[in-house]
Amino acid sequence: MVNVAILGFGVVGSGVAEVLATNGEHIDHKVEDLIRLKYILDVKDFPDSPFADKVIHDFSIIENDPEVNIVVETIGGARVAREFTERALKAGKSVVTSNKELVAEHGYDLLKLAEEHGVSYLFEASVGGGIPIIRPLNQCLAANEITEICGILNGTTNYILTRMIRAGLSFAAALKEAQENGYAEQDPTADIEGHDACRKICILASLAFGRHVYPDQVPTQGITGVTLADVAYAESCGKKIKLLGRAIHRPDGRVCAFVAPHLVDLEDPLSGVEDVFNAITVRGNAIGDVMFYGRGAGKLPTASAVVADVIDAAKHMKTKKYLGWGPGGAEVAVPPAGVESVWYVRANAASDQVRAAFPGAVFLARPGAPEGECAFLTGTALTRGMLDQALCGLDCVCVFRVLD
Ligand SMILES: NC(=O)C1=CN([C@@H]2O[C@H](COP(=O)(O)OP(=O)(O)OC[C@H]3O[C@@H](n4cnc5c(N)ncnc54)[C@H](OP(=O)(O)O)[C@@H]3O)[C@@H](O)[C@H]2O)C=CC1
Ligand SMILES: N[C@@H](CC=O)C(=O)O
Repeated sequence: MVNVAILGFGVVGSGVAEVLATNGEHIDHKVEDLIRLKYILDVKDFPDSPFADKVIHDFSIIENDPEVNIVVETIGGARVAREFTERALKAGKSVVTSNKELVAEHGYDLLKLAEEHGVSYLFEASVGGGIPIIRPLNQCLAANEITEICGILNGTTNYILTRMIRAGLSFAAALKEAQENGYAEQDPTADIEGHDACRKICILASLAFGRHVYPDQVPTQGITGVTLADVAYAESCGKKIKLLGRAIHRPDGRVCAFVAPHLVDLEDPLSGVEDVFNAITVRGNAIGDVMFYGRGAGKLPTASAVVADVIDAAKHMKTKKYLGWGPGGAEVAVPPAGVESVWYVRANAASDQVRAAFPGAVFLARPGAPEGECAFLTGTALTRGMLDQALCGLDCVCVFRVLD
């Protein structure tokens, strides 16, 4: 018998309980053992839940129960979740989590701690919700030198952008829907300002390139600066605006990772990724480009990935498969200053002024554009420094990279 305790009975935690109950027979068959949910730790009681009898409030009951083999951490955040994770690992229990903040901030230390205590620390659900990406990156693509990862990594912002474009919803109304669907973080600032996507690209970069990349090493811009005017200009040139997380492995071994809205060509499969769906493209030197696609957030899709890790941990109680990467450091990551792109620019400027600064500019039009508004693509690929130099003297409102 394998006993499981869930920490945090919110969107994901309750989904994990539901999947374990609904698919119990199938899961037991896979593991060739009985997986049983023994405890649910939360700050609240859930008297109307079918799992009400499992709810406790004291973590030390789980910590000190030798029958608990696997702890599922779905509390979120990097404080109490970190404390409980460390205590569980030290008590010889494997930990499975969907908590990308914790993995992005402390993954290296927690993976080391797990190894020291002969247990697993697994986090498939921390990136891409229900999409299998951590295990494929670590195992199926292991033969490759990974050169670049690029993806739509946040379901909430992709949902917001889709609803704004397709249904003409306001930003606030679209965000409210995302929250009601259980997609958003407790503090949705993490979604809309790009921090959530930043944490996810850190995890992918650490795993793919072998050294811990920390969120504060990744310049991050969210979607609050994206307006319907930009959406219309993008559409006019056959593109869509998507929030992308990118990580590039440079020839000198350093990692250049960043998060920002991009204009993506309609021919690029990333442009067709709508609603809560995420997609991640990985470029390897043997496989070329491979793309992972699916629901990036939500109760059951995320629980699907968490329970897959529970099954993996249960199947490897005796023979551990360690997952990990090397320590971080200032030398690991560099900002994207040297990455050249064509840029989309919206400015309050006359077209002559723009033409003088950007001789190859491709001008864009949208219905109802106010007098004096000018939007264009730079035509040639420039670094951010070169762009800023050329923009000097222009009243620039916003700039986004165009994905090449
Ligand atoms: N929602 C999603 O689609 C996805 C979420 N994730 C990640 O999964 C994690 C959980 O997310 P989600 O389920 O949405 O979050 P929720 O806020 O829905 O669930 C967290 C639960 O933990 C409870 N909790 C808070 N503090 C404690 C504590 N000290 N002890 C016990 N329980 C506590 C919360 O109670 P209270 O509400 O009273 O604070 C709440 O019931 C996060 O790290 C999130 O980033 C990952 C992928 C997708
Ligand atoms: N808030 C996150 C949840 C999943 O990771 C998102 O919207 O992607």
